[in-house]
Amino acid sequence: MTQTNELKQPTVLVVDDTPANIDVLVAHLTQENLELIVALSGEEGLSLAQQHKPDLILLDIMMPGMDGYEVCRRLKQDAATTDIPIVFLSARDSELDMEKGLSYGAIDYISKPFSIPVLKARLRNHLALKQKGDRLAELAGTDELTSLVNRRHFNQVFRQEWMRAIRNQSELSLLMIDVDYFKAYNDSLGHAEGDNCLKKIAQALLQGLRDPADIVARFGGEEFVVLLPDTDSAGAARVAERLRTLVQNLKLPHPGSANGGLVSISLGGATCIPNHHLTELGLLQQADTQLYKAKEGGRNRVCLEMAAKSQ
Ligand SMILES: Nc1nc2c(ncn2[C@@H]2O[C@H](COP(=O)(O)OP(=O)(O)OP(=O)(O)O)[C@@H](O)[C@H]2O)c(=O)[nH]1
Repeated sequence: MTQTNELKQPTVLVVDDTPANIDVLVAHLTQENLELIVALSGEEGLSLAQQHKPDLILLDIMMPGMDGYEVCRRLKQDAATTDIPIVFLSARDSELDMEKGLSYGAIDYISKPFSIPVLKARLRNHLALKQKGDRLAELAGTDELTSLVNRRHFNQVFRQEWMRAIRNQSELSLLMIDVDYFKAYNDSLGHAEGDNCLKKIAQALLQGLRDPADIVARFGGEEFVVLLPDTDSAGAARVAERLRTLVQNLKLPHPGSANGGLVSISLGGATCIPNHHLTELGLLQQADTQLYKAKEGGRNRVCLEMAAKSQ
């Protein structure tokens, strides 16, 4: 999930096997502050949609090879493209055709010949709705205090990465992180300072991850979780130590801490090659057990376990 409030130029994919139709649309839509991509067949349209994830697709129906209905059906079946609004643009104008197009999941059906101003107005409305939907989805997966992804979003990514690791038989590492003596921090400096401290720790953790596939989430309260796909236990140990050091180096004064008067974190980690006998919850529990050991061992430290590879 991208965490940005920037409004980017919407991308519209036009799919039509008649170059003259595409020329007309491009000529009129270039003034609309859109990024336009064009495809001359259903197959090409499908592939460009999967690659670019446009904000809207203008889709012809009658095309040789894969027709518009099939392109629509496939895009709606794929979780990665299902939310892209599709507008059919077709010479077929019977009630049955329109009903069929909309029942495939298209947001709108415009029959040719069409009015350019009306087409533009409809596109603007659909794009505005798409933008709102994107923003809502982003907010639903974001932790309000730290702006990290929240537990809900983390669980979705964890599921996907778990399944991917089963397919590829690759190693997956998980780190559970807990702020040390945080109750004492709140008690001595106040809850607002506690919130500030969590924000700073969140930024430090984010900074400490270098691989774009790595993800850090607020797990709840003063607990964070890091998922490291394609990472063995040695790699996880390096990342964990880097994160611990980054937080230590924030040098946030902590009157109630036994660790040199500074805010620190404890980390527990576990690694496995997922299979159908292991569970995500199992890996979380392994990491949590290690976190408990890190706390017991004096805090401000990392404890890791190599989980069972297979049964
Ligand atoms: N300011 C603030 N405090 C929070 C938030 N979420 C959880 N906390 C506090 O975090 C503290 C966690 O305390 P404990 O679970 O007792 O653990 P601890 O004091 O950190 O001690 P150890 O984990 O054993 O080092 C509690 O006082 C919670 O109120 C939050 O969003 N903001």
